[in-house]
Amino acid sequence: MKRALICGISGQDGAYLAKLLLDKDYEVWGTSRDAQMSSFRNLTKLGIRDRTKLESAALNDFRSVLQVLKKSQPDEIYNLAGQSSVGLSFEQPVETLESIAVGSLNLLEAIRFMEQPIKFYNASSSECFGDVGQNSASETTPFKPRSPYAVAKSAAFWEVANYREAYGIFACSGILFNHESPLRPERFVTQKIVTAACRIAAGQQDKLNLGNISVQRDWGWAPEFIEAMYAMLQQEQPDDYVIATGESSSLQDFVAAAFGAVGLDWQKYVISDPTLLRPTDIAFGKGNPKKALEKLGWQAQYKMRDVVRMMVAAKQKELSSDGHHS
Ligand SMILES: Nc1nc2c(ncn2[C@@H]2O[C@H](COP(=O)(O)OP(=O)(O)O[C@H]3O[C@H](CO)[C@@H](O)[C@H](O)[C@@H]3O)[C@@H](O)[C@H]2O)c(=O)[nH]1
Repeated sequence: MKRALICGISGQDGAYLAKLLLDKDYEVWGTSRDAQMSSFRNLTKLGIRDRTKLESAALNDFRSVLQVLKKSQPDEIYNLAGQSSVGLSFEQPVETLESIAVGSLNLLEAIRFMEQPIKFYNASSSECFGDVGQNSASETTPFKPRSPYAVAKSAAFWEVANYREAYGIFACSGILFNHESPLRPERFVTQKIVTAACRIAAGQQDKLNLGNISVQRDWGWAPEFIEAMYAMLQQEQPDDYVIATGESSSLQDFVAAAFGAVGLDWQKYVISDPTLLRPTDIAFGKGNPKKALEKLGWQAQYKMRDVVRMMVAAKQKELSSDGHHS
């Protein structure tokens, strides 16, 4: 039986990845900063909490990292831990840099101390590209990070590449574009919009405040993006891959689709709120997933409108079952 360690198992991607690996008969270990305090709601929602082995680990603390590796003895490590909000990274730049860049470095160093070879997946981000005009970004597009989060993710990307070349570690970075699901917290704009649209339709909310809705993003479906992470570690050679749908839509189109799905005209409810603007933002995001298709056989099946439809359906179900309970 293969053993996998998922750092950051309590987040959206960690939970879906745990499910995928359990379905493939892996023994799944997961870390969270404080496993005693974390509710692991996402694992509970997917019905897999009892099937995972959960440990505390602070990735910025080398001792903690080495300890969890020694205990879990993994064949594969997936590093999905760290501060994940671009917006919050402007408020907490040091915590963001430490949890992402120092966290990945400690994992890579700890892998060198282990006797058995360990394959390593690192969650990189399309944020590293910064603004690319109207072009789609591929693995050869230079990084021009525009937020503390993107700076940290860029550092971690180069750590992975360096440890792969310098020490022959099987280490890969997945440069993922936005990927959404019902497990997304409302801190991220898609869930904020979907929740607001459903609540307004149910008479539980009046308005929705948003920042810049002219931004364009390449939005995909998280459960299928996770499959690409797994596929990267099953290749003969370690490498880095862009994972995206290859299509870009404006946030305004996302808003219109979400409100349209519940029979509302978004223009009556959305308020433009300058306090929600970021000091620097990315105007346009689109990935070129050609290499992933050619090498991994991976291709996104779901596009922005599918994502909206599935997130709205999940939220409506949740709100109506909340109503039945009260
Ligand atoms: N969160 C948020 N974003 C808003 C809002 N109004 C407008 N936006 C805009 O909506 C866009 C998307 O914001 P987020 O959903 O917070 O995601 P992100 O910054 O694109 O980052 C996500 O995707 C990256 C790429 O996969 C990930 O690396 C990152 O962790 C995160 O998941 C940004 O341009 C943001 O300025 C708002 O009220 N809230």
